[in-house]
Parts: sequence; structure tokens; C-alpha cells
Amino acid sequence: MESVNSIQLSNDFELFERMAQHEQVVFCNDPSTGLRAIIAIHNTTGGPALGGCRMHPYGSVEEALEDALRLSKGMSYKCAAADVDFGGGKAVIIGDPKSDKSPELFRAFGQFVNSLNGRFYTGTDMGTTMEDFIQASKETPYIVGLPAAYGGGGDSSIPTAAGVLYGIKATNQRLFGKPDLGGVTYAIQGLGKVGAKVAVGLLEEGAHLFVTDISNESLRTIEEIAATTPGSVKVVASDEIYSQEADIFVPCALGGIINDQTIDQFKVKAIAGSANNQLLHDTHGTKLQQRGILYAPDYIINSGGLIQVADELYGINHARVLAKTKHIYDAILEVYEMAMNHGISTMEAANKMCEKRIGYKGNRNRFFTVASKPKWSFR
Ligand SMILES: NC(=O)C1=CN([C@@H]2O[C@H](COP(=O)(O)OP(=O)(O)OC[C@H]3O[C@@H](n4cnc5c(N)ncnc54)[C@H](O)[C@@H]3O)[C@@H](O)[C@H]2O)C=CC1
Ligand SMILES: O=C(O)CCC(=O)C(=O)O
Repeated sequence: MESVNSIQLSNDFELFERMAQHEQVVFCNDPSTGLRAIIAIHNTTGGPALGGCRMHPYGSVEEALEDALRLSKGMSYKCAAADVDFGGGKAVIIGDPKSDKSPELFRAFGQFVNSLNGRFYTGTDMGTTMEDFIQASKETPYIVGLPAAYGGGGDSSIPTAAGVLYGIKATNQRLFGKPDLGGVTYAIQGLGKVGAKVAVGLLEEGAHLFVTDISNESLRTIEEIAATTPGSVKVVASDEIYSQEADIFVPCALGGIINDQTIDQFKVKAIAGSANNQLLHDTHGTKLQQRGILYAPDYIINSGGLIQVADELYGINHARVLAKTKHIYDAILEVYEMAMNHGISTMEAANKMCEKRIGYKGNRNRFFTVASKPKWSFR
């Protein structure tokens, strides 16, 4: 009762109303390891829910729940966009990834994942690493993105970063009539697992970067790497990244960073990065459109990791993963085209495309097929 009271519900059913679009939300509590986590399953029309697990020092249960609900919904759309037969889910662990991790905490998390019996598969996201999920995998087989030595498909941030670079190429094609990454200026927020790989890919092509991160170590590392490439790096303060005179803003940290405050500061021509849930609200997609800023929908441009972990569940084939990840280039161009032709924002165009696909899946799954026995045959 205590934790439910602390999220200050204004009526008895508000929690259920908040989760109305979701199939299932699981609160995981293990005082002995300090685990406090929420697993949100949005929609399993297309197959079992699939989505990474984020660890973040949320200020309240409310904030953590909101993130889990929004991230898991995004995964349903991402699965539809990437055309994989999985549904949307995501987990969040409340805690500081720098100080609150332990092998026991991730094993406890693994036990909760296991209790869902295959309704939810998970792996890394912001604040978590493959090392954490090696621990979780001791308790459950429903873990993806483990190193090959542990039977997994490997680090999913590699295809995520590759997909972001394809999405940026498509954006450059639209903006400048050529896909080249070099000779363009980028403002990158976050140099973690994905952001650092995107930055290196751009530097190798001779790009000019403004970068920020709350970790000084990540900033020092990228400066050292930049010195060995044809590109260049300038470190800027966290709150200055939005107002840089760059061509493209590349968000690779937290979500909600496209909002009323930041939209007024942007001087860029486009936004194309890996962060999940970049728009605080979908209406901010329309505001970007009105300001003439091209937006690469987050769940399409960052779908490389999902493509890899989904492929792992079919039996990983890296050539197939690469081919599907390359397709992000065409998918982003298709959405830009659709938005322009219909006079809508790129986010609306992407949502329409995915809702149609989820609808088709729902219809397909309504039909009885001979693959399994009907329930009534046992009566
Ligand atoms: N890892 C993956 O394959 C995928 C990641 N994403 C999304 O991409 C984003 C980044 O993910 P990862 O690289 O895996 O996370 P990560 O935890 O490895 O890196 C995040 C980086 O952002 C930095 N950061 C945090 N707050 C910041 C702030 N206010 N200003 C500047 N930097 C800040 C952190 O210090 C860290 O270096 C997240 O939104 C994640 O959900 C999306 C799809 C797949
Ligand atoms: O990268 C993963 O492990 C799963 C995919 C995911 O969670 C994401 O794309 O946000």
C-alpha cells in the first residue's frame, strides 16, 4: 500500500486508467537486494513483448512508471516499424547505475522476468550493460543481447548506432541532396554505448561535432579519438547543446528533450538520434514541423538494436541483421516523403504507418489456422 500511496492517486481507479492502453504492469520489489523495478507490457498482438531495461535514479515512483509506460508503448511501434513479430514491453529499475548495481540485484530482476514465463524478453538500455544481464540470465532464459560466449547475439548498441548513421544519411540526403556524413556539423547529446559509436562513425567521415555528456571520462575519450580522425570535436556544457549552430541535433541520452523550452533554442535543420521518446508530447512533432526542423522519428532511426535482438530469437544471422538495419535509410526517407505529401509531421506519418501494421497483425491473429488445435477439441 505504501508505494501506491506515494504516487498520489486522485481516485481509486486512476492507476488502472493510466495503464488503460497497457496489457500488464508488474511492480517488482526485493528489499534484500534493493531491487525496485517496473515491467510494462504494452501490446502483445504481434508476439511476446520485447524491450530493454533502463536503470535510472528516478525521483519518484510516478516518474519511473511514466517512463516504463511511454517506453513500452514506443516498443510496440518500433516492432511494427521494424516488421518483427514481437510486441512492446520495457522495464525500468529505480536506482543509480553508478552506485546501486550488484550481481544479486540483477539476479533478482531475472527472477521477476522469469515469472512472466516468456511474455517478456529484455536486455540492455540506458544505464545497463551486458555484464548486468549475464547475471540476470542465471535466473531466466528470457534475456537478449548477451555476448556470443553466453549464447547471445552480442552488444545491441552496435546495430543501434549503425542504424542511426543510416538514418542521418537519409536525413542528409533530404536536406542536402547527398547522404555524405562528412562536411556536416552535428550536436551530440550523450556519449554512452550508442552516442559514442555514432560520434566515432561521424568523425571517421570528417564531421564536425559539438558534444556534451555528464561524464567527463566519456568527453575525454572522444577528444582523444577525434585527434586521430579527419573530424573535430568541441565540448560544450549540458544546457548549451540545444542552441549550437549545427546542422543536425543528435540526441543519444534521455527522452523528453524536445519540448517547448528546447524547440525555441534549436538552430539546427534536423534532429536525428538514438534516444527513445525524444518528443515530450507528440504535439512537439508538429511544432518542429512548423519551425521547419526535420525530425527522424525515434523508434525508426533507433531500431537497429531491436532488429538484432529480435533476430536472435529467430536464431541470429548477422548478415540478415545488417540488411534489415540498412533498410532504416529507406524507412526514414519514406516517412519524410509521406509527411510531406500529406502535410503532417513526420511523427504522425510514422505513427499512422505503424498503427496500420499493428491493425493488420490483430486481424491476422483473429483467424484460426491449422497450426494448433482449437481449444474446444478437448471438450
Ligand atoms: N542501447 C541500445 O541499443 C539502444 C538505446 N536506445 C536509447 O538511446 C539512448 C542512449 O542509450 P545508451 O547509449 O544505451 O545508454 P548509455 O547509458 O550507455 O549512455 C547514455 C549516456 O548519456 C549520458 N547522459 C545522461 N544524462 C545526460 C544529460 N543530461 N546530458 C548529457 N548526457 C547525458 C550518460 O552519461 C551516458 O554517457 C537511450 O535513450 C536509450 O533508450 C534506443 C534503442 C536501442
Ligand atoms: O536493445 C535492446 O536490448 C532491445 C531494444 C530496445 O529496448 C530498444 O530498442 O529500445
